[in-house]
Amino acid sequence: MASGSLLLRPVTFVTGNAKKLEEVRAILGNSIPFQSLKLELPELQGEPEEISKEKARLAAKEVNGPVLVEDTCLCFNALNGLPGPYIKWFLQKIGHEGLNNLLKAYDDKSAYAMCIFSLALGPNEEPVSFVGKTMGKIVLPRGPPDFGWDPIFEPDGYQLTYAEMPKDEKNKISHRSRALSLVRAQFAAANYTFQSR
Ligand SMILES: O=c1[nH]c(=O)c2ncn([C@@H]3O[C@H](COP(=O)(O)OP(=O)(O)OP(=O)(O)O)[C@@H](O)[C@H]3O)c2[nH]1
Ligand SMILES: [Mg+2]
Repeated sequence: MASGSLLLRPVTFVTGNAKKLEEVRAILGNSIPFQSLKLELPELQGEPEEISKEKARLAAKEVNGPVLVEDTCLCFNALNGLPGPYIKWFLQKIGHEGLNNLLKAYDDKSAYAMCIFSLALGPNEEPVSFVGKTMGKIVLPRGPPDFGWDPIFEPDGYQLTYAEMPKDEKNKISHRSRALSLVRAQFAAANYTFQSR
């Protein structure tokens, strides 16, 4: 077997969000060796994939090594994908009720949760992105309010919101786990090896 690319260090997953990190840990288990760094990266504007890639470039500069980041969107079909990457501010300013009200004028309550991971192997390397989507609809809040908009997102095929689902159930079908399957496949295909320090 040909040996894969040598990375000087394990990948650092950079996020300021403890809940994301918890899910990434639960989903990845030991499948990819990674360390984490809590850093508040800027909230960028633009198209979701570009935001995620730019986040990875900034993180790789900070870490000066290989990084993985993700950016999460909640997209309402009636609003052509908004709030999308701006969901963090919408949630913070208008909450679950306000998000439901945004859709009052429309019959179409369908939405999708999207996670875009970007992997940059170093500060001068072009990031590669991995997109995971889960389709569903926006409902009045149900379930514990521990994580963002989980209480108002009901994935298609379920009568439970993300918040009402047991964690491992959410992690089987979530936008995050779908994107991470692709990240895992990339790691398997690239056969990275890590130089221990
Ligand atoms: O109910 C939820 N279920 C999820 O599965 C989920 N994933 C992210 N979020 C929230 O959506 C916004 C994304 O913004 P975001 O991607 O910029 O994240 P962030 O700024 O919190 O962390 P990071 O950018 O440092 O990684 C933030 O408000 C996150 O709390 C979620 N809420
Ligand atoms: Mg952020």
